[in-house]
Amino acid sequence: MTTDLRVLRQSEWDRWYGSLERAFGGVAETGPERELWAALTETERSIGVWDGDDCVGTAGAFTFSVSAPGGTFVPAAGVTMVSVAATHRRRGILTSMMRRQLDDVRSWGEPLAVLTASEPEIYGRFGYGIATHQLSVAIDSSRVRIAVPPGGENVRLRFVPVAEGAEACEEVYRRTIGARPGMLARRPGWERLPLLDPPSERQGGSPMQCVLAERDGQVVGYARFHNKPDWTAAGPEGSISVRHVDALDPVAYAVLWRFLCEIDLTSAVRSRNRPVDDPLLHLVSDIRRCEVRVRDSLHVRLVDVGAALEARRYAAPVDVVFDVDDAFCPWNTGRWRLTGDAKGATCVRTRDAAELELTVRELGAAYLGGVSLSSLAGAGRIRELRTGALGEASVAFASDVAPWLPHGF
Ligand SMILES: CC(=O)SCCNC(=O)CCNC(=O)[C@H](O)C(C)(C)COP(=O)(O)OP(=O)(O)OC[C@H]1O[C@@H](n2cnc3c(N)ncnc32)[C@H](O)[C@@H]1OP(=O)(O)O
Repeated sequence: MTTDLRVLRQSEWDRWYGSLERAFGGVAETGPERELWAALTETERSIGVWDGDDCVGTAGAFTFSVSAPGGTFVPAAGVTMVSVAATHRRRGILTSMMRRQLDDVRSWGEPLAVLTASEPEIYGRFGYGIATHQLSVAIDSSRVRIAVPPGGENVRLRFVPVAEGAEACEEVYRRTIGARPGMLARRPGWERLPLLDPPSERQGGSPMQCVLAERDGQVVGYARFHNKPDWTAAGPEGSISVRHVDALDPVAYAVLWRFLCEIDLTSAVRSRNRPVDDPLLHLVSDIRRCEVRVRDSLHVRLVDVGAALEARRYAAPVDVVFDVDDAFCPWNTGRWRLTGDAKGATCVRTRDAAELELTVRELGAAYLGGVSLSSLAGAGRIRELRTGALGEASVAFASDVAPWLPHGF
C-alpha cells in the first residue's frame, strides 16, 4: 500500500474533516461547530494522508502565541485535528505526519509545538512533555459555602444573552491571559470558540447561560454555565455545569463562585477545567466535599531548544549546562548553556561540561513552570551531574502561578 502525504487543499477540507470526525467516533458535529473549525483551519499548515481518493490521515497546526513565565508570549504551533483512519492504524502514518509537521514547524521558525492529547501516551515518543494539568471539581453545593472577601456587596451580577455579553467577556479574558503561563492569545475568529454551545457540551443541561459581574458599571468578570434541573422524591437535585469563570479581581471571582453555588434548586456545581492552584480551593468551606481530580492538559514540545529557552523568563538567576537528548528532532541534541533571570535569557551551544542530563521531553514538561525539574529528577528522568545544579535550575524554571490552558483546540 502506498499513501500520499501532502499539504491540505481547501477543496479537500470536507473529506479531510470527515475522516477526522470518523476517527473520533463518527458522530457528526453540529453545523456551527463544523463551520467554525472550517474557518479556523489553516489549510496551508495542515497535512492530509491519502490512499487514492480516501483521506486516511489528518493533522493541523494553528498559529498560536502562548503565555510563558515572566509574562512573555512565545510563538507556537497548536497541533490539532490529528487522526488516522481505523483501517490504516499502526502502520506508521501518525509517525510520518509528526515527522513532516515538526520539520514544518521548525522551518516556520516557531520554537514550540503544543497540543492537548486524546490519550496522554501518544505524544511522548515525539518529544512532547506534559506541561500543564487541570482540575475537575464537583462541589456539593448543598453543604459547601463560598467565602467572599470584603467588598462583595459592590459587585452586581446580571444575566445577559450569551451573544450580548460576548465582547465584554472576551475583554476580561484578554486582560487575564498574561497573568498565567499556558494561556493562548486568541487571534481574530477564536473569540467565537467559547460561545459554541453544542448539546454535547451541555451535560444534559440548559443552553449556555451568561452572568456578568460589574463594579461601578464596568464588567469585572463573568460566568457561563448550564443548569440541569433534576427532581427526586426528596425534592430538587439540579446541578450546574460550569463552562467558564473569569474575573479581574479576587472579590468578583468569589462573588461569581458564590452565585454558582447558591442557585436555587441545585445541589452540585461541576467544572471540568480549572487551574491546579485555583483560588476556588481556598474559597470553599469544605474541601472534602469538592471532589477534585487532576489530569494532563497542555503538552509542550521544544522545536528549537535555544530559541524556546530564551523566549521565557526565569524566577531566579540561572546558569546551567543541559545535555539534551532529542531522538526525534536531532538538531536539538547536545549541550546548551542557559543563562537567565527575570529580565531575559540566552541559551547557546557549548562544549562545557554538562550539569544536567535530560531529554527534550523533560524540558517541554518544565517549560511553563508548572512541573518542577526536581520532581522529574525524582522520577529518574533527569540526571544531576553537578551537585546543586538541579535545585538552582528547578527554582529558576518554576512559575509562581500554575500554568493553565483554559480551553482546548
Ligand atoms: C493533538 C490531537 O489531535 S490528539 C488526537 C489523536 N487522535 C485520536 O486519538 C483519534 C483516534 N486515534 C487515531 O486516529 C490513531 O490511532 C492515532 C493518531 C492515535 C495513532 O495513529 P497510528 O498511525 O496508528 O500511529 P503510528 O502507527 O504512527 O504509531 C506510532 C507509535 O505510537 C504508538 N501509538 C499510536 N497510537 C497510540 C495510542 N493511542 N496509545 C498508545 N500508543 C500509541 C504505536 O503503537 C507506535 O508505537 P511504536 O513506535 O513503539 O511501534
